[in-house]
Amino acid sequence: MGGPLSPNEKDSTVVVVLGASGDLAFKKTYPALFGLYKNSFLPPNISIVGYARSSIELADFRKRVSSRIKATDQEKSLLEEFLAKCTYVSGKYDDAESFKQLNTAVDKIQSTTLGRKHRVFYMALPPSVFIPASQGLKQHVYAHDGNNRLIVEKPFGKDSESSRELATRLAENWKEDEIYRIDHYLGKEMVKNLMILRFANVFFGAIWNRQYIHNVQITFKEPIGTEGRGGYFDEFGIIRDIMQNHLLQILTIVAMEKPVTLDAEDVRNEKVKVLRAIKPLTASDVLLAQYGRSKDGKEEGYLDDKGVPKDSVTPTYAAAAFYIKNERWDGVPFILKCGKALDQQKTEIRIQFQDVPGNIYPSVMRNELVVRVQPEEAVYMKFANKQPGLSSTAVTSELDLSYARRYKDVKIPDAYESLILDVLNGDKANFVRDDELEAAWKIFTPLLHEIEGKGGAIKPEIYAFGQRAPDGLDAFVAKHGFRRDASYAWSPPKI
Ligand SMILES: NC(=O)C1=CN([C@@H]2O[C@H](COP(=O)(O)OP(=O)(O)OC[C@H]3O[C@@H](n4cnc5c(N)ncnc54)[C@H](OP(=O)(O)O)[C@@H]3O)[C@@H](O)[C@H]2O)C=CC1
Ligand SMILES: O=C1O[C@H](COP(=O)(O)O)[C@@H](O)[C@H](O)[C@H]1O
Repeated sequence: MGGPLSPNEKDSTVVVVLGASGDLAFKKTYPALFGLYKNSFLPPNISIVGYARSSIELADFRKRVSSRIKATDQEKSLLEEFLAKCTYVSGKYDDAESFKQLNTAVDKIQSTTLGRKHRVFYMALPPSVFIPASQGLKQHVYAHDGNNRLIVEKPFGKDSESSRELATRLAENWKEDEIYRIDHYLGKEMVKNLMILRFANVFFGAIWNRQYIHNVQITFKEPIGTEGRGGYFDEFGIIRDIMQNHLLQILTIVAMEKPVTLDAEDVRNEKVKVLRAIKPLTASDVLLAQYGRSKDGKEEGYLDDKGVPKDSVTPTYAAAAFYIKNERWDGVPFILKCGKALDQQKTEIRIQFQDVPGNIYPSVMRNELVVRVQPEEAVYMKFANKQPGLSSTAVTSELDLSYARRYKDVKIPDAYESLILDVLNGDKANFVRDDELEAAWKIFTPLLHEIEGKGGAIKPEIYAFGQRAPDGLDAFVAKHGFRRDASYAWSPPKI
């Protein structure tokens, strides 16, 4: 059921965090819940129950939770209040008795509730246990006098077949409107800003098509390697880890038609249409690479990670060109690029416009609109301007909406805060629907099978840890028509 969970002061809500001993729970889930708590965004009568196999004393568990939360001196008492609402139950993910014990603990918390008893289950778990855990929850912990919401973390399968299998098994127990598939990039401020930029500005609306836009680049860069997550990563690779979900989701919002309303189903209907219009990728559409040691030898290469087989050909970098076969975008390349162990952290969307017809100022480059997702959130537009002074040369300059300067006192919420709030409010617009997933996997599955094909697979190019990009990238983007202006670089304001 949609809508806020606790419209009634007498209702209670329990959030159960499964995998509460894990990396995501400590790094993101609990800090996000505290962020909502301290700003009074959690519903009244809220409790949070951590659940995992590890046996952890409650005091130790609370210590671990608080160690990852940044609280100012003024927030210390709120943090204590929050921790008092956090409890922990130890149990297995495939065992009825364990889930019955979890249910007993949750029932006890909600035993004095006068209104309805809602439950939110956050599966911060490895995918291998998604299915048994979702079954156990439905059979033994489901609320019968209140709403239930199940939050599922990526990866949602490894290809079309495994994703369909996961969807079918989840659907045996959970209704689609109870399932919230998280892609945390949909909770990022600048990704949430995209629809407003596009649909609430008349000038962007008018030029948002193949007549004016030459190409779109969506880039994700990380300066860190797999850092002990090599075992997980090697099974998935960068295409499944970042491109098939985070970057493709951004692409759909950049490319979709205006939804009839902001209702979740209207928004997601438009996103699915874009995905269905993209032709499946082939090996000639992609550049694959894997990081080796840094040039100074200080940083280890991917194959040095303990969890990674010494002969792994799993890509840690990928660039791919997508073409959307519809009236608005026919012929416009959408180039998605993502990689680990690069020179910096950066996620951005770069829309490069067409050349000026009959241009009389050959020195200027194409206009670009850049949405800097992170860090240093900004929207800036590269455009031609007269060089101030006696010269009449046209030079590239920018109109710059840097958030650090324009919105000085605003704290940008973490993506998980924003998405957990959406779950509590029953707003599914920023969550992945089952048919979106199906259409997304259709685009990638043939390529992924080819990459991982028997007898050799596709060998990635090697780049040094800390490099700007693999050597082949500039030629790859140039082949798809992107023109780089090496003479110009935007830099965030120094505040
Ligand atoms: N970490 C991150 O930054 C991100 C993670 N995710 C996704 O979130 C989910 C959780 O991630 P993360 O917290 O890193 O995962 P972890 O590997 O830390 O696992 C979470 C918990 O699950 C239990 N667990 C681990 N391995 C197994 C296993 N083989 N069988 C049963 N239980 C196991 C452990 O708890 P115990 O043994 O105590 O039961 C562990 O503490 C995953 O689906 C991941 O893809 C998504 C985005 C980012
Ligand atoms: O989903 C994932 O995202 C993180 C990057 O997230 P960000 O919010 O820090 O940009 C990435 O490191 C991880 O490999 C991936 O699984």
